[in-house]
Amino acid sequence: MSANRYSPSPVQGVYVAPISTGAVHATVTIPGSKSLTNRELIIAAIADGPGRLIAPLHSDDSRRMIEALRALGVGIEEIDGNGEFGPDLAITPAKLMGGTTIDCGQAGTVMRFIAPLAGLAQRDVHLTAHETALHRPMGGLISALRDLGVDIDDEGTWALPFTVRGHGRIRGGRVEIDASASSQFVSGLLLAAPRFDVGLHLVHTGDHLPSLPHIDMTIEALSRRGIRIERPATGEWLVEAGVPRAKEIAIEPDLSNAAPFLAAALVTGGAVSVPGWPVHSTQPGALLPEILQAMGAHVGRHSGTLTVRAGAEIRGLDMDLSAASELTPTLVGLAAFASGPTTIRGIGHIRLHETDRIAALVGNIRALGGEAEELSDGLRIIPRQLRGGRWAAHHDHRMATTGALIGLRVPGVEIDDIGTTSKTLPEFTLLWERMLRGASS
Ligand SMILES: O=C(O)C1=C[C@@H](OP(=O)(O)O)[C@@H](O)[C@H](O)C1
Ligand SMILES: C=C(OP(=O)(O)O)C(=O)O
Repeated sequence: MSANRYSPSPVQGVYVAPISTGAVHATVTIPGSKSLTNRELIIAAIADGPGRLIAPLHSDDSRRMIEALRALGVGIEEIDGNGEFGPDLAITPAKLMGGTTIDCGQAGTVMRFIAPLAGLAQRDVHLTAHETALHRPMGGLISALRDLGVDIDDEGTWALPFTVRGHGRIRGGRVEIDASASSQFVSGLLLAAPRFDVGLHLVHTGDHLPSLPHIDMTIEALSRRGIRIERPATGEWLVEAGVPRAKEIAIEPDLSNAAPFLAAALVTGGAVSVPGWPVHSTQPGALLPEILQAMGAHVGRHSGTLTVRAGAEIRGLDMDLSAASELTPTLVGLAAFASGPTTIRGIGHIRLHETDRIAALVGNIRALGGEAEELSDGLRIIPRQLRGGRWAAHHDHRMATTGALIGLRVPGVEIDDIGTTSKTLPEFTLLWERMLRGASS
């Protein structure tokens, strides 16, 4: 096995976004998907034997998941692999013991996927998070877990930090949930449901359900390990009790993290290729080729590599992005250079992502002299000539990468905290500057 060349040294602090000296022509290899890695870790932890993840993501969010599962008693070892960005992982399931505290950091997947699993532990599990993430919604999930008989002590806050008083089992059965705040409430329950005594019959009662591709991702990940899941109606899922099959799973590149790099082709008038682009994927980033084409790009695929080439202009968008709200920051970065206005709707819940992304994006665009406004469930960007200035990351990796994207064309964009990219892409500045070296004037 080749030695892993994995040694990220994420740049911290203020980052003056490098200007592109010309059209970027580059091929960028993207590390593994955060959403897939953290799902497969959870399922491997409750499988019928040892499993392996090939080319998983190594970032803050995946590290938090690994630490959480180890704290519950699961064996997770790094093993030599061929991945460019870090070792493979060997996972050995074990009885979930508990009697521990888990810090979820800023990882929504850890907050929402570990809480149900903690209900299966033998003893108490105290869940907390980074101080900048304690605002993230948990109430709908806490309510559903209580209805399933899980004892949760949140001191009446319906929020982190709280303690799950595990008793080694969860009966399961029918439960209603309002998952309007986050699809991860649904995914977290579905992921643990096979280990509920009688499985789960989950019914969503809220007025909208974001990020449907992520729920499809959860269902696909469980189904391919032999777990039967039915969808009797929209917003309703039936999970049969069972033990997921242990497997060796190769993790796809993170298609949403590819977004700023592909967008760089449009902003600089060049072309960027990403190898290993899956033919089929439940990742919301799989919508990027269609979206970027709608914005004027030319998109092609050849032997698994996706290539995005700039068109004559960047066209404005008017779209409902509820299925792929995590793409919003990158698309706003593109919209700033479009030939016409962009409206993005159906994303009101991202006000409770790592930060209030709608307010943060509007505030940052205005700070650079641009025109942007908040809508009740989204935002609108009217392209204007931008000037350099401070771009606030707000502890949000996708805010930071969007500042870098805008900085390709606008001199003097200073991102105040580039280190927040380590949440899902600690190699961001390394990969970004390597891409720019391919710029040809
Ligand atoms: O299940 C997942 O892996 C995710 C689901 C989505 O959460 P929301 O439905 O809360 O937006 C998405 O935004 C997040 O980046 C990752
Ligand atoms: C919202 C995000 O992450 P999470 O909810 O998994 O913390 C994201 O990656 O954009």
